[in-house]
Amino acid sequence: MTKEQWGALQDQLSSTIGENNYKTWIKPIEFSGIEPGGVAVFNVPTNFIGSYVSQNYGDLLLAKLSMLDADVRRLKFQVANMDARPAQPRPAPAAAPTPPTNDLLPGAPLDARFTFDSFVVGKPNELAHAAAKRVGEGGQVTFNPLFLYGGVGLGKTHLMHAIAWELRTHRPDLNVLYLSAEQFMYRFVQALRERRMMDFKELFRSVDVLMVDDVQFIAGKDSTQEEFFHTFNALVDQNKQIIISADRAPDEIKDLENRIRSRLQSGLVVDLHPTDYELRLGILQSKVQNYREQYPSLQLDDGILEFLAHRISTNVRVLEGALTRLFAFASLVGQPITMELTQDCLSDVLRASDRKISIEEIQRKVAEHYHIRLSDLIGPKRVRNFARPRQVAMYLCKQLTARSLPEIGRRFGGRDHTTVMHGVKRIEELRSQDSQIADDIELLRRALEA
Ligand SMILES: Nc1ncnc2c1ncn2[C@@H]1O[C@H](COP(=O)(O)OP(=O)(O)OP(=O)(O)O)[C@@H](O)[C@H]1O
Repeated sequence: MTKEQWGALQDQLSSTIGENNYKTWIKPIEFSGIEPGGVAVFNVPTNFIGSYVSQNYGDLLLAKLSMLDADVRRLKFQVANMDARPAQPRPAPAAAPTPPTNDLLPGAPLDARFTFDSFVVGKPNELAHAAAKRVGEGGQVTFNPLFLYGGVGLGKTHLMHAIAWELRTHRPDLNVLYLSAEQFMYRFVQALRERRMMDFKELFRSVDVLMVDDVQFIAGKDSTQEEFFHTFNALVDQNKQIIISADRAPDEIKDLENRIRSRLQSGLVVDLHPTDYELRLGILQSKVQNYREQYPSLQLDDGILEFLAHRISTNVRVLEGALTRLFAFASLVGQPITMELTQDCLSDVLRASDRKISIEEIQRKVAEHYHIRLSDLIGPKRVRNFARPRQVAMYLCKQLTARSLPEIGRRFGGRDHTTVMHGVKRIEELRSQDSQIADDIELLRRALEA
């Protein structure tokens, strides 16, 4: 890739990510050259900018670069005195041709960060991880295909890339092809359009390991499914490993031909479960370790990671994004990461991932916990056995929902808002005096937020 091409790419990036982001993050970096192994090297003025660009725009850059130069597989950001440093020439063979845009590109680039080393294993993903590890060894094909599925951002792509990296290291003799189902379709359509179906078939039938990400994409696309089916069969017949990912199990993908569905089910089907608190905390801790190397002086208060693991339970991508933003912000403003800074900086993320807990849910859980009937919890009786749990429930409604005091009062048998206020105050006092009440509340809060 030439400097001119990088210039043109910068213009494109500016319109994709917006003028401001472009000026802050992309403009200061400089394309240096391409190292052996397809590593595109960029000079960056500071480590911070390098890691921010890598985290936030790495995928985009890699995708754009690999369209210009199919050899590019990874990015490297190095701190350099940018005024003094001459651009590194591309090593021999110097004139590696830039493929014309209509060339059938082989696979999609792999993300250098998605390795087994950086994948945190916990209960929800241990099976998927073990299966991926086994395939990554490149031994005898025992289950074919390996079908990985799970919700958004739970690590399917990460595991697939990790398998590919592992195979590249241990079995460089194998021809490994990774791409998304969408890319499979585009390549198929392109081959049809250019009357190059023979090339297409040859390309896909000559691989040793085929990985297709997000296969649900081909549902309802008849001719792509047909071609995928033939590719699949040809490879399985030759005992070549296939790895597939999807956002749901094969029998839940609508508009998928039955013969494909049963093919997909014929190997090992494993799912990545939604993350639990421990896994989220583990992922945050491992990310922080990387940040610590870059920003040794940045102070992180106790309890922040626990808070984030507790509050952001949507998916790992959101969790990672939150942490990146927090570190970026703290180092830009040169302040320690305190709880206050965290809540300020991530207020939108925290609000969006708040699970909406309803008043009914709280009432039901509290009634269950104190072994009383829901009607007694809400009803008019003022005996202590009902009144205390009622106050606890009101307190939790105030803490865990955005409902106003009058609204809470209405939902507790039409009580006045001053009654609710009194109840909430009473529990606040009791929490510090009565450890039983404090424990009850903690237990209920956990159960409701789980
Ligand atoms: N167990 C884990 N350990 C470390 N990082 C993880 C883990 N699970 C997910 N991630 C990270 O979360 C992000 C999202 O993961 P990934 O892209 O693999 O999700 P996905 O399941 O393919 O999602 P999608 O359905 O959107 O394609 C990535 O940055 C990945 O590195």
